[in-house]
Amino acid sequence: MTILAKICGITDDVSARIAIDDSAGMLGFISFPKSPRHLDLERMAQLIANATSYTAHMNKKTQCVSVVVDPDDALLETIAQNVRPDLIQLHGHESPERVRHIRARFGIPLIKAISVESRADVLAAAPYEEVVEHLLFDAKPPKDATLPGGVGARFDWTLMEGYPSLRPWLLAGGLNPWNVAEAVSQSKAKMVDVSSGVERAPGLKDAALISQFLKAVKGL
Ligand SMILES: O=C(O)c1ccccc1NCC(=O)[C@H](O)[C@H](O)COP(=O)(O)O
Repeated sequence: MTILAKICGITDDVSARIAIDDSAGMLGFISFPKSPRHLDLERMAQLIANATSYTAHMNKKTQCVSVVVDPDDALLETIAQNVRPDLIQLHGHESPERVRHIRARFGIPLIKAISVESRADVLAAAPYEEVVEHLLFDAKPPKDATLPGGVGARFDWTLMEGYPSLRPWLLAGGLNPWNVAEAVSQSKAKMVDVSSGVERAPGLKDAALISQFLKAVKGL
């Protein structure tokens, strides 16, 4: 079975290249000032341009994702015009109507993150199904967390069992090279996302861990 892996929270060209070399399906670039992985849009545009040309040069298929939290239209306009990602990930409290508006106005394929603690949270994702390219099921962050994602928290993967999705979805939250096989086996995910599990400190990606994660996924 081919499982697609997204390496999220990329902040430098070297990590992007390593992930592309090892056939990551997607790279995520964060715009959220409180995050140790935050990039201003100029830097994000540069990293995405570099990753996109390296992907083409290496004849790979890695897609670039801009990750934003409750963005207004002005921010999305700048991303659409200047950053030009393949997809935009909405990682806040965007309603289905807001997501529909964003898809219609900007025409960029979307990933909508869903915070999961219970089976009810999983099933509540249904209204987004028709307007997004992918859903990303992530653990609900702890109450005292300052970030909505990238905190290494995981949820009960069996909550995803038999989820009746129209489209391939991503499993996220607390994944790492050592638990990704079990996570896929329990959740039946066909796409996985990792951030802090391939870092040596918050915001500092570790080349060896990125390779290890992608090799673990390739072996499934
Ligand atoms: O990673 C961040 O700093 C972040 C900040 C604001 C919104 C989203 C963020 N991350 C989104 C992701 O897709 C992460 O990869 C996902 O939450 C999983 O993170 P982790 O549990 O660290 O693997």
